[in-house]
Amino acid sequence: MQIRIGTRSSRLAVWQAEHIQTLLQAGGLTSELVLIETKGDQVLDRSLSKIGSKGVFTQELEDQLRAGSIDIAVHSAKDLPSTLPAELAIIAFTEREPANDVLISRDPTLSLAGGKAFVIGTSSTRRVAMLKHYCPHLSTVDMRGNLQTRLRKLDEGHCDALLLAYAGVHRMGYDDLIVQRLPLDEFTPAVGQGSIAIEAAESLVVDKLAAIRKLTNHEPTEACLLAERAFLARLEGGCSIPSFALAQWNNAETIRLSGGLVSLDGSQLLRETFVGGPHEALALGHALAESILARGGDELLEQIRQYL
Ligand SMILES: NCc1[nH]cc(CCC(=O)O)c1CC(=O)O
Repeated sequence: MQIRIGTRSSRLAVWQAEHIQTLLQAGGLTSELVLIETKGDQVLDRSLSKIGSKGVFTQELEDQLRAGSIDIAVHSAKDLPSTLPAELAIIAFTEREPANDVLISRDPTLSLAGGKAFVIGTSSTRRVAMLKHYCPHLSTVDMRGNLQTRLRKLDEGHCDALLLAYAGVHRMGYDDLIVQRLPLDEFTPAVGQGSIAIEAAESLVVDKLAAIRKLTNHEPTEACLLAERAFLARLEGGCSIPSFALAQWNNAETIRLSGGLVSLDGSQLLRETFVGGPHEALALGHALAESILARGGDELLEQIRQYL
């Protein structure tokens, strides 16, 4: 049963796809990688919000799922839109790495709390808005491209530091450049950060789907990601909306979901926290979204959408 795995061609994406290959191999399933370029990989001269907030890193892989030229598509869970086309579904989430954002620099003395002003490279509206909220003394410069490109730009002096997901930095082996791991209760990550999602078409043979899911899905991570994605779906937030959410698995009993919305200028930050059972993941996500919207999140979203 050869599994055809679709993936973007960045080093991080290939690492993630090879990680899935390793999990499948452990269960005796052989597979091959199919490298697919996406719009988000090709268009690098504009910010993500300007090239479309939905599916810029996923659309082309989903096209090949529908065409049947690949069996599964491997994505960073945070890059998947909160709602998928009817004929596609996420069949597994891998065990999540620590979901923190991290500050990367060649200067080990830099710190968000140090009071020293410096320039951070990031293209994430969430990270820019949060920095404006918590660290108004710092400035940012738009930074697109894969991890290696961003590190090159850092070394060329385009910025003093980068703000990235620990998961990507760790998977690429750059832990020695981490100068600060940001606190989750302030710099709460984007929905899905740190987990790898496997997407398939409804046409995938059932026993193939079951075998893949059995070898790759991590149930606590899945419950948390379902809660986070339900929040994002109800908010109807695209990848470029500065929303944030993190569900944490306390034990087999409860999930703690904390999340919200921050204005583009960082002046307003709405956050709520809900706790519920793993089987209430979707309801938790919806409750969080309704609470944020009711507290002024709906007006804030309107302002954000007009600007982006
Ligand atoms: N398109 C950005 C993206 N998508 C997934 C990751 C990191 C890996 C992950 O969150 O699992 C990144 C880079 C970043 O946010 O630093």
